Amino acid sequence: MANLTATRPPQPWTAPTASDPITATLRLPGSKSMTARALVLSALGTGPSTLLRPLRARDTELMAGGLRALGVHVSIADDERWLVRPHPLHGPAHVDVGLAGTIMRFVPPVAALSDGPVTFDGDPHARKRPLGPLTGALRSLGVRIDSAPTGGLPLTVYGTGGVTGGEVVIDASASSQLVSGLLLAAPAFDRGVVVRHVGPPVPSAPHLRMTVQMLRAAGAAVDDSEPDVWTVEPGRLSARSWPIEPDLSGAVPFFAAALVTGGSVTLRDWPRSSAQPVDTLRDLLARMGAEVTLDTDGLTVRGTGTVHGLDADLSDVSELTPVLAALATLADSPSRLSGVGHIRGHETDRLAALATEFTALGADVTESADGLEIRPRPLRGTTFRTYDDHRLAHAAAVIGLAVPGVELSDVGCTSKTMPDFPALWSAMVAGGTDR
Ligand SMILES: O=C(O)C1=C[C@@H](OP(=O)(O)O)[C@@H](O)[C@H](O)C1
Ligand SMILES: C=C(OP(=O)(O)O)C(=O)O
Repeated sequence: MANLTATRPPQPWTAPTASDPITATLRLPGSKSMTARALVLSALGTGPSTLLRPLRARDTELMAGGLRALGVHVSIADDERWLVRPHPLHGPAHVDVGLAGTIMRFVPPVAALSDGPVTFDGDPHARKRPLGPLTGALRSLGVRIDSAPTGGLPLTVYGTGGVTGGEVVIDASASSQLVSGLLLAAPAFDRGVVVRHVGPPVPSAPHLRMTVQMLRAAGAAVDDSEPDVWTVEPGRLSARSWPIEPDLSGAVPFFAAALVTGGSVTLRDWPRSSAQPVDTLRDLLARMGAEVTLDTDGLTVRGTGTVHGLDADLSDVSELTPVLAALATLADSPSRLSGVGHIRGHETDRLAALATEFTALGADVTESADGLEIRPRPLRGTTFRTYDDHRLAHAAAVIGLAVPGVELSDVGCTSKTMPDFPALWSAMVAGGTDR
């Protein structure tokens, strides 16, 4: 069961070292991003919907809890099948966002449709994550919101039973989720919404495509044909069953294990056509020395044991930065990862945290405004602080495969998206997974 409190004690963990090439076939949990969207779209649907093989983790349990607080019936008792029964949205209510960007950006627009005040707060660091552009956009659509001076948490959305909607301008350069949140609730706005982004590029384009794709799958009329403009018509969202794909981002540290050890890792149940950026990942891993294949067994990554450095703009797949950067510390040439300045606003300032922790291990790292330059050096095991960031923990685990004595300050933070990470990882390294 995922940890639902912000006050859980740290769980120190020594990353296991691999003495042999890792060969594993894994079944991994569902996509966090798809689970979050399916929950929100189902909550706004015309009847009961189901999520098949959703992700059970802190972020998605808190999402379910937030929607439940608004009156939606959400049953998550069955791991394979969550049930969502829409119900008129009501306040007063309180939503604990934890440290989840998806909750703090997707639920306030839903709360604006409720009939009373809805308060939002989360972990201490959640208050530092960018939210002002979303609260500003909602305010300009006529929603009354009290917030911190930054426009962020803690905040109160005063629902009045409906949102007029219409045109809104937003600078979403800090997070694609600022746009996704507006779009997901927009079919329920009286006039729908036209969101126009103005500012530096919006990161994570594949996540915006996933939002549009899932809205359309629920019957919404969405126009994204003009760059940086999204139009969602008002309309009813159909009830449906949502098959949730395995989480590609959560799979990346496991794939990285194949590269580091010269082994082979297969992710089972990978769909033929995916809402996640699998082609981009294939290309990046291939450039780092992997062979990636998709067949009836699943998605397989094979390594040679030699990892190549990477020069890449990661803005489309920014959440992969920590693990790709970890691979870069073990590579045979320098790497330059760019286009990810906004990940300073993720679970922690990821660029600063990665630079600090990799340097402590002995790597030669330069942090720039929008990325990292990494020149591999012989590494030594030491404490690796994880900053409550699941993907920092993944990065440390990857390095630990090759470097004995990498001691994570807390592996419990992986409960955000994969509560079983330490057990799955240790079993994979020990060779105890389904082969
Ligand atoms: O919409 C989503 O599900 C996500 C969008 C991305 O956010 P950013 O655009 O803030 O990077 C991604 O990094 C995050 O992990 C999940
Ligand atoms: C950035 C991430 O999460 P969030 O959805 O909280 O923004 C992430 O999972 O890497």
